[in-house]
Amino acid sequence: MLRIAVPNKGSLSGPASAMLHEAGYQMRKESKELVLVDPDNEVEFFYLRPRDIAIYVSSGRLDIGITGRDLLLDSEADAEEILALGFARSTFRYATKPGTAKGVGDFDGMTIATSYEGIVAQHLKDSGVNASVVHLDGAVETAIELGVAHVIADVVETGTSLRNAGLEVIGEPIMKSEAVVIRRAGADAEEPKVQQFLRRLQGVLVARTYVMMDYDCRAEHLERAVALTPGLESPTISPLHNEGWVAVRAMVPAKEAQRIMDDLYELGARAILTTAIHACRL
Ligand SMILES: Nc1ncnc2c1ncn2[C@@H]1O[C@H](COP(=O)(O)OP(=O)(O)OP(=O)(O)O)[C@@H](O)[C@H]1O
Ligand SMILES: O=P(O)(O)OC[C@H]1O[C@H](OP(=O)(O)OP(=O)(O)O)[C@H](O)[C@@H]1O
Ligand SMILES: [Mg+2]
Repeated sequence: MLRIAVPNKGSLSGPASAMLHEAGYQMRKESKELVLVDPDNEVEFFYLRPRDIAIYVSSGRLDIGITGRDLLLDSEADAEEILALGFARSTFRYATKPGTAKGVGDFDGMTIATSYEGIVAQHLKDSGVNASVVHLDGAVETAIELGVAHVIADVVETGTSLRNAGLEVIGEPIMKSEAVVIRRAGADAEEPKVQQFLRRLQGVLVARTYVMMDYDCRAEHLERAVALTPGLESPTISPLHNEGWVAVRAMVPAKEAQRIMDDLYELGARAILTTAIHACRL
């Protein structure tokens, strides 16, 4: 059985379970369940704190896990990212009250509050800055107002939390994060069960980002139409009963579907349809 760590709480938990469910795996019914065996798919899910997942995976007791790229880096665990999952996207940034500092170079002698001490300590070291780091579990934005720190380093998604605390970002993002699948560093990359799990998740990612497009067009416009819808490999072309017309079928990025439909229509294509892809293996 493949042993998989899944986040049990926080921003990663809901979307991770939703993606696994879409990939055909059983998910727990109760938020108190700690372990779930899915015998049909030969996997065992362990619901763990997101911050602990890299540690379990690096120990080799669990084969793979879903966590945040920032949490993986912060843990300094001997684990590596093998697939980015596109949710829980955020940046990790410094912020202060306006007028405190212009750049990271001004942090010398200051105190920085964060829940991600590993990332911050490494970044300060790389930047040649001598500042002290204080660990807080959450609500880090309040640390400056309450006099615990001069600067914070925290996850930023929309920037609302920073704005509400009257803080402004300093410097470039320290890193960009999203949910990722991890495994122990140097583990067997070809392990068939792991490969099958990754293919299932990749299938969900593709199904979420692509739609299937079908349309009819005159044969003389085919080359220009195919340039608009090249598909992943190459589009399927079938003859129509009406001579001089062909039917075309290709996957297109969902975000571009409406623009492509407009361009195809301009070209004289008709009966242009898009349909959702529910699952796929590329
Ligand atoms: N507002 C957010 N938007 C997107 N991703 C976020 C957000 N807050 C945290 N994350 C991501 O979630 C992961 C942290 O998960 P964790 O469960 O430890 O914290 P959390 O989601 O803030 O939950 P909580 O603070 O309620 O425990 C990190 O990868 C982080 O980048
Ligand atoms: O840029 P935003 O869209 O405001 O999102 C970022 C905020 O979201 C998370 O906080 P969370 O709500 O998880 O609380 P926490 O600080 O206690 O972790 C994160 O720690 C930031 O505070
Ligand atoms: Mg949080």
